[in-house]
Amino acid sequence: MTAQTRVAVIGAGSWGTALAALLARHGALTTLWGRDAAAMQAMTATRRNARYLPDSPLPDALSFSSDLAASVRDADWLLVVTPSHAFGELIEKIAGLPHRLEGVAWATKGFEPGTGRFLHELVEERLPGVPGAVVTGPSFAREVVEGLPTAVTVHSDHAEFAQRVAELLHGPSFRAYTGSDILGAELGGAMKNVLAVATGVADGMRLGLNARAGLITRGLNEMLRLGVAIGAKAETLMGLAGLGDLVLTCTGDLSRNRRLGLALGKGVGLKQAVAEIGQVVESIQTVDEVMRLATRHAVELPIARHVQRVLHEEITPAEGLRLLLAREQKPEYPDDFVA
Ligand SMILES: NC(=O)C1=CN([C@@H]2O[C@H](COP(=O)(O)OP(=O)(O)OC[C@H]3O[C@@H](n4cnc5c(N)ncnc54)[C@H](OP(=O)(O)O)[C@@H]3O)[C@@H](O)[C@H]2O)C=CC1
Ligand SMILES: O=C(CO)COP(=O)(O)O
Repeated sequence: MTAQTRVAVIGAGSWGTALAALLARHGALTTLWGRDAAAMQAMTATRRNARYLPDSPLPDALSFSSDLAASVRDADWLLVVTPSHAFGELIEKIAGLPHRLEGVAWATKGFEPGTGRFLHELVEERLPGVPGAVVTGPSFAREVVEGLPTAVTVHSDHAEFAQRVAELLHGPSFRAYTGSDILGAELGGAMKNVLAVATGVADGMRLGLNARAGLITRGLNEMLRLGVAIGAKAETLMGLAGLGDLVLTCTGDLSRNRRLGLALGKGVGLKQAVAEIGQVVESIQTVDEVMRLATRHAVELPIARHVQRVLHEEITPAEGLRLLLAREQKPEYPDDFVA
């Protein structure tokens, strides 16, 4: 009999908890690590995450810990699921701990705030020689923890590690595909959050279904143009990591980024909207890094740019919309676009 795989899920918010429950149900010896010792003790006692997923009982096989060193020391591989702003700091801490890691996967969506570096670059730099993989795709935590059917994709430069991660995630109601385009997979997951704000704003302003479909499609166009410019594969962005997650987040009211847009479109202030959501809203940080990347590669992203101006409170959502609609007529794709 082969030994059970030991996985530590780092980050005990909604997505980390849902993925840890899934891995435990699939037979991995799983520990969910969170920074709040009292919350982790309460989870051990009640087998619920009262703050982030209060309605979902967690499997008996799942362990909880606030001891990062022990969680890392005992794991075969890690799945990091913190918000992007905490990702670099955690990888740094993990790199300083004794470990025997076969790899580090992450399900965080975004970039390093302030530098715009991709998360795989941080892992490569701080954990050299340790294979990395990103887990991404259209997947609301609440639906996953309820066992509703979901499909994601795992991208890595190390095919064996991607396969290992995907096999453990894969199960009766959770399909995990694999791929080798880590750049495209990370870009798609980060950009869809920004584009979901735009669609949310339009829906909050009751602009109709045509506007929603137009924004999703032109948003995909922005993803593809930036993706191709940075060397990502177009098919990654046409798959679960791009189009799939874009459609989910732009249309599903469980999305916090869409809900931010909805609130702004209804005239609620940014601060109040974020406070009412009460969970991470990645677009707020990600939008500046997307625009930084776009500027570096001389790619124009009108929707993302207007979301940035709205999130910086330079213009109102109504002005953003007026400016987008006032743009000149042009071809759907630039003449020199090659996907
Ligand atoms: N929720 C979802 O459906 C999905 C989320 N994702 C991505 O997963 C990532 C995490 O999101 P999600 O779980 O939803 O976020 P939540 O807002 O639900 O939870 C955030 C978690 O991160 C913890 N945290 C914050 N800062 C730190 C830190 N410095 N060190 C350690 N832990 C920290 C919080 O701890 P505390 O409670 O103590 O503040 C909390 O447990 C994001 O990048 C998101 O885009 C991807 C797919 C689906
Ligand atoms: O990434 C997600 C679904 O795939 C979750 O989206 P939000 O962060 O907008 O809630």
